[in-house]
Amino acid sequence: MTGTPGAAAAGDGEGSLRSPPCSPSYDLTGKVMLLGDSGVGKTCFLIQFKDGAFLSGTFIATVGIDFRNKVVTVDGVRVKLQIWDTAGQERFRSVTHAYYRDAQALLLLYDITNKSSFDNIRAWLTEIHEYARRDVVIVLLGNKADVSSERVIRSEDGETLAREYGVPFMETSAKTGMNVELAFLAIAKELKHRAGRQANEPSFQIRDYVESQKKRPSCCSFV
Ligand SMILES: Nc1nc2c(ncn2[C@@H]2O[C@H](COP(=O)(O)OP(=O)(O)OP(=O)(O)O)[C@@H](O)[C@H]2O)c(=O)[nH]1
Repeated sequence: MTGTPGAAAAGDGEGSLRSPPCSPSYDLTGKVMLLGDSGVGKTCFLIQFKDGAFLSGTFIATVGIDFRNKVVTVDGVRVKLQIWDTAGQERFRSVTHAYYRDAQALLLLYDITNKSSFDNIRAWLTEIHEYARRDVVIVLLGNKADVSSERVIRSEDGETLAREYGVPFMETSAKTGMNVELAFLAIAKELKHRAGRQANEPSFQIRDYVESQKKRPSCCSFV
C-alpha cells in the first residue's frame, strides 16, 4: 500500500492509495470486497451504503461480481472506496478468487438468522488466508440484526469468533442502516492511517474504534 494523503501521483493505480493527477476529488483510494454466503445481504449492504436505500422483495442473487465507488471523508481526508460486491454462490467462487489479491479490505458477512452462514465463516477465513494479501483488513459483520424474532446466532457468538481471529466485529442491518456506514468508515480510517500518519496524530486501532462507535441491537441477548 503506497501513497500519502493529498499527494499527487501518476495514474489511478487499481487498489493503490494514490491521487490521480488531474482529478482532485479524493486523496486516497482503496478496494473493499464484500464476502459471505449467498443471501446474507451483501448487495443490500452496499446499496444501503451507496444510496441509503433498502431493496426488499424478491432476492436476486449476484452473478459473478459487481462494483460501486463512494468517497467518504475521514479526518479531513477524502477516501475513495471501490467496493466489490461478490456472488456468494459456490459456483462463482473461482471468479471471486481472482479479485482477492487486489483488495485492501474485506467485509465478511453472515446472517444472524441463518446458522450455516455463520458456521461457514471459518471456511471463508481459510479462503481469505489462501487468496488475499497478508495485511488485508478484515471486518466481521452479523447482518439482518433487525430481524430479532428469527435470530439464531447470538451477538456474543459473533464477538467470540471475531476475537479468536483478531478482527473487529459488529452486528448490522442493511434494512435499517444500523452500523452500515460505520463499517466502511472504519475501513477508510484504517486505510488512511496505513497510508501515512500525520505528525501528532494518535495511532488508530480499528477494533477499538469499532467497539467505541458501534450501535447494538436493542434486543439481542437471548437464544
Ligand atoms: N430484514 C433484512 N433483510 C435483509 C437484510 N439484508 C438483506 N436482506 C434480504 O436478504 C435477501 C438477500 O439479500 P442480498 O443482498 O441479495 O444477498 P447477497 O449476500 O448479496 O446474495 P448473493 O448475491 O447471492 O451473494 C434479500 O431478500 C434482502 O432483502 C437486512 O439487513 N435485514
